[in-house]
Amino acid sequence: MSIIETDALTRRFGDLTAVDCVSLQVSSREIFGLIGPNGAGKSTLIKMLTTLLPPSSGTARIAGFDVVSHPAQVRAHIGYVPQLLSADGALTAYENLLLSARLYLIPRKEREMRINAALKLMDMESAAHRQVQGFSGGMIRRLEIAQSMMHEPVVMFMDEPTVGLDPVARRAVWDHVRQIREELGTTILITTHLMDEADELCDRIGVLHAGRLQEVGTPQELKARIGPDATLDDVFAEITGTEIVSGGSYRDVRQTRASARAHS
Ligand SMILES: Nc1ncnc2c1ncn2[C@@H]1O[C@H](COP(=O)(O)OP(=O)(O)OP(=O)(O)O)[C@@H](O)[C@H]1O
Repeated sequence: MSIIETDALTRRFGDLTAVDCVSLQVSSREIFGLIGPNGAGKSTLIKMLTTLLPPSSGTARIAGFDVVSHPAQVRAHIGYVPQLLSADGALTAYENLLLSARLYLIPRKEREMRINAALKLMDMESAAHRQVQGFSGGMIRRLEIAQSMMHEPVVMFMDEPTVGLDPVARRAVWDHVRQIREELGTTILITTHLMDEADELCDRIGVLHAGRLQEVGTPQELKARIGPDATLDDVFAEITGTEIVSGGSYRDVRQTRASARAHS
């Protein structure tokens, strides 16, 4: 069953079509990665799926609920981990989770049980009563993921969940994302600029470029379409005309090639 389903979903800003006729199905329990260069339309797509921005045309349904006609039901079924830091550094992990439990209207008598379950799932029990400002980046990220799943959503949207983390902390986040899916059966949609993250963590990947969903497939399928030894970096370069340079940022292949020609 599709938990996320869009049909010709489109969003325009004046003359610019930021998301252009995107039709996508994401199944229950899938970890789906959305990749694409800066400005490809990833955030705009997520904003429409989380009811923060109305579509210009087309439809989107989350867990069967239309984002335009049933926004409250959609919100009750989703968790959102934003890119910007959202945990309060002056509070402890437990206090942050208590705030989220109140925000998600979890009944008072259930709160302690849910907080302890979230702390356990994210391996943070020993840090529960420490102030967040002393946490590492990876611990803060795990706490934020815990905060966004207090109400056991059927879908979680994570905007670049490991940005700024070192390789060890990133792997810890990946392990916990997988664990959420295993234990709660959650469907997870992440955006990422990291090809190894998309390759290792995601069951399927969608490549967005200039607002259009250019390709969708498993990492293996996407690589096989390019060639026998292709990497996901090659897939990205082929589809978007941008290549990834060390550090994870992009260089425009066309621009690089044009300047190489100019200097030859
Ligand atoms: N509120 C807005 N008003 C006008 N244009 C917008 C608005 N929001 C986004 N855009 C434009 O829509 C396009 C898609 O932007 P979006 O932020 O969705 O891309 P993105 O793939 O998330 O990029 P990034 O990887 O940098 O986060 C860009 O050209 C952007 O400038």
